[in-house]
Amino acid sequence: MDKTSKISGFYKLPPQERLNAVKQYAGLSDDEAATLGNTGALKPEQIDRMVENVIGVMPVPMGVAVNFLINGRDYLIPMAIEEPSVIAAASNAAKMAREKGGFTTSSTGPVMRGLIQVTGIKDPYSARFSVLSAKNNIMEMANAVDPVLVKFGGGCKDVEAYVKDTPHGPILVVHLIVDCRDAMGANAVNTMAETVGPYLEKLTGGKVYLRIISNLADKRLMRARAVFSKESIGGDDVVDAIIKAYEFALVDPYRAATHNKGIMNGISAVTLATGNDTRAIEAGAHAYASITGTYLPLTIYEKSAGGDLVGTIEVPLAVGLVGGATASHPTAKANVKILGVKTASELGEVMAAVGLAQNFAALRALATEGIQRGHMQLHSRNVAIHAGATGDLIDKVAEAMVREKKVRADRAKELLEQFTKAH
Ligand SMILES: CC(C)(COP(=O)([O-])OP(=O)([O-])OC[C@H]1O[C@@H](n2cnc3c(N)ncnc32)[C@H](O)[C@@H]1OP(=O)([O-])[O-])[C@@H](O)C(=O)NCCC(=O)NCCSC(=O)C[C@@](C)(O)CC(=O)[O-]
Ligand SMILES: NC(=O)C1=CN([C@@H]2O[C@H](COP(=O)(O)OP(=O)(O)OC[C@H]3O[C@@H](n4cnc5c(N)ncnc54)[C@H](OP(=O)(O)O)[C@@H]3O)[C@@H](O)[C@H]2O)C=CC1
Repeated sequence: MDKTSKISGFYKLPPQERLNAVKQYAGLSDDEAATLGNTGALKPEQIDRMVENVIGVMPVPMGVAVNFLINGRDYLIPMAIEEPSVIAAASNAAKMAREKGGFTTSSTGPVMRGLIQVTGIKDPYSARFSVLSAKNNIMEMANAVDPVLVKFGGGCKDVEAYVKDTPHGPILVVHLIVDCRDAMGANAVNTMAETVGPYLEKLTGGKVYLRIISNLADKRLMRARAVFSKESIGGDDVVDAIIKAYEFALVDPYRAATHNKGIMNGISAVTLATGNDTRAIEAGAHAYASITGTYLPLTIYEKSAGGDLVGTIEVPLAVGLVGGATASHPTAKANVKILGVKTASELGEVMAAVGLAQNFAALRALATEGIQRGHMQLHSRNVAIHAGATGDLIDKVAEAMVREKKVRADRAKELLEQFTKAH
């Protein structure tokens, strides 16, 4: 019989039976199936409630970046990431930043926008005024559905409205401005947006379609700043080289995308480690990077009066400490405890500092010796494992490749053969 992916009622099976079905379908060996089915710190019934059609887990390495001094306080930074050299680089940058007092941070507050799309309005500009006049009613209706958020000092705080042209005529986009306190806020904001939809139809005579949070969280900005003394980073030339590296990203979106990817190496790793929504964070960061109409770097580098390097970052980070997986994932909870953050804004500010550190380390390497020594040195162990090395041979093959400056799969295989024969 031909195999088919059309499996009605798959979701009704227990995880082990789903895994067995997939094992058969894909011809997985017992070992391969076991890597999926071994759920580690999570109980099968826990993950089965987190997402749908669960068959197992995809474990990602968890490391801790050290040396972070932020607003005069020490932090250990849990990072979940599959890429080598990221955690080393963050620790390296944080060590250099410490000399001048580490990172200082601030933020705008945990405020998100909920969007309501109203279509088919004859007089959209007049409808906009009707909506703005009814602002208090709209806020009251929105807040009535989340008394818990209001109790914590959050809730809908303002209403904005914009007329936009579309290929099918003008639409009115109503924004609910919601203080989400310690929640990321998507569920809270979406519930509010759906609640006020019918009232907006009545007010405007239009038809409401989408009611959804915006991930362009431009009212939830996190800022971090650090001074890197010229002595600690390698002298005047290195300061100048890093500023030139930044200016490259400033004028060329092809470079800016990679510059920002480096920032997100750190930010996404903390996002994942704390059970936050990595897609929301990535979408927000890249949308904010192009908010002027040009895709720009999220960091800025300048030279201080004394000739030191000053780095700053401003990035929207919609992260929470309650809600989503932050509350239900035991590893995420342990990681938040390691961080010791008490509010969602503090978490966001720490993440901005990590993003700046990550970017600084990468630029320093790129603008001086190149990225490959540090990165490939750490990546070499993966290459050795991929070539089949086990036990002591992993480090032996990796070290030989680094010495020869040939961190490649073919060389790893050759070296492995040589070392195995010599045994
Ligand atoms: C890799 C390093 C840190 C080596 O740097 P190094 O100069 O050889 O390090 P060091 O021996 O002088 O050590 C300095 C500190 O770095 C840390 N450190 C040093 N080694 C380790 C290690 N093995 N494991 C954990 N931590 C390590 C550690 O904190 C240490 O302090 P100590 O413990 O000695 O007091 C440096 O070369 C570096 O920062 N490179 C940048 C690497 C990087 O950015 N990787 C990201 C992946 S590449 C990418 O995806 C982004 C990119 C590059 O495309 C972005 C862009 O283009 O902008
Ligand atoms: N576009 C996007 O980004 C989208 C993301 N998502 C997902 O939404 C989830 C996040 O939604 P979110 O609203 O944060 O999650 P939750 O709805 O799970 O949590 C928020 C709720 O927690 C309660 N709460 C308790 N204590 C606090 C506190 N100190 N501060 C704030 N709220 C508190 C509030 O009220 P109460 O107890 O009454 O609930 C609040 O509404 C994530 O899983 C995300 O992936 C979903 C849709 C779209």
